[in-house]
Amino acid sequence: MRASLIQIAVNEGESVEARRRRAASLVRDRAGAADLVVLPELWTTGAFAFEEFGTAAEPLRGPTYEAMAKAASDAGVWLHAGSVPERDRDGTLYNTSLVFSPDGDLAAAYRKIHRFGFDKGEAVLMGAGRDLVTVRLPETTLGVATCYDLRFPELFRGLVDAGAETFVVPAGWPERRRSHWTLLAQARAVENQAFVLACATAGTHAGVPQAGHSIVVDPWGEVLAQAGADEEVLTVEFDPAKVARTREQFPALKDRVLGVEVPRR
Ligand SMILES: NC(=O)CCC(=O)C(=O)O
Repeated sequence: MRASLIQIAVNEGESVEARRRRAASLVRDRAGAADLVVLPELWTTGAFAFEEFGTAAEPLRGPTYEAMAKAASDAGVWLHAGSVPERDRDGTLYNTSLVFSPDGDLAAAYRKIHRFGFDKGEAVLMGAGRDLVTVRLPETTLGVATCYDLRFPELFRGLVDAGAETFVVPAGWPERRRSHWTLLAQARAVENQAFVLACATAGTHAGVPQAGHSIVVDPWGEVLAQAGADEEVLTVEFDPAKVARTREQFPALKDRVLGVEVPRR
């Protein structure tokens, strides 16, 4: 199976509309070159452009949905279109990922569960998702998570219990914590014996230089490919059957002890 991670640059000076057109064209370029294409988190605005979330927010089936559905069907690829600021009917904002089938149909929408920012930014501006999301592809089952979610192993274990074999993680991760990014992507792969396809933004927006360094890790924790800091399309071939082989040859997941009592202090 071939996957392309489109590490698009989010820089000020390019409008949301222009970047949307550019992203659609980059997806179309993957026709015949990839089975699965991935875009990063909040690439229309940038994950740290908090003041733009409200103005750029879209209904689920808004302009980004329309452009990405068409790009997926034009290219004939599974498309994880990264996430958009979604405005719900009641006005609540969510950081919502969209996954399309090669026919351009919506296969899944995932509202980010762990919001970043502590007492500001996304954490106060957006609502929290509540549902785990997996997507069955012919070759593998995707488990969907977004950026800061990477720090919460219990979410990934829940996705494994729901059948996930390949985690897809769009992100807008700052350069300042790049070492965490690589380490956490490898940790989630090793502990769950799953592939991790983690696609980040490049560029600088809202004064926050982005890490780039999108990464693909195999179920043994080996880095199959990693991008540099700038805009880049990272394409990798991987064997989804390696998940079952790894889980059989080194069956650590079977040794889980559930319901361990934690003594109260
Ligand atoms: N957009 C995000 O979720 C940023 C997460 C982050 O910077 C971190 O976990 O560190």
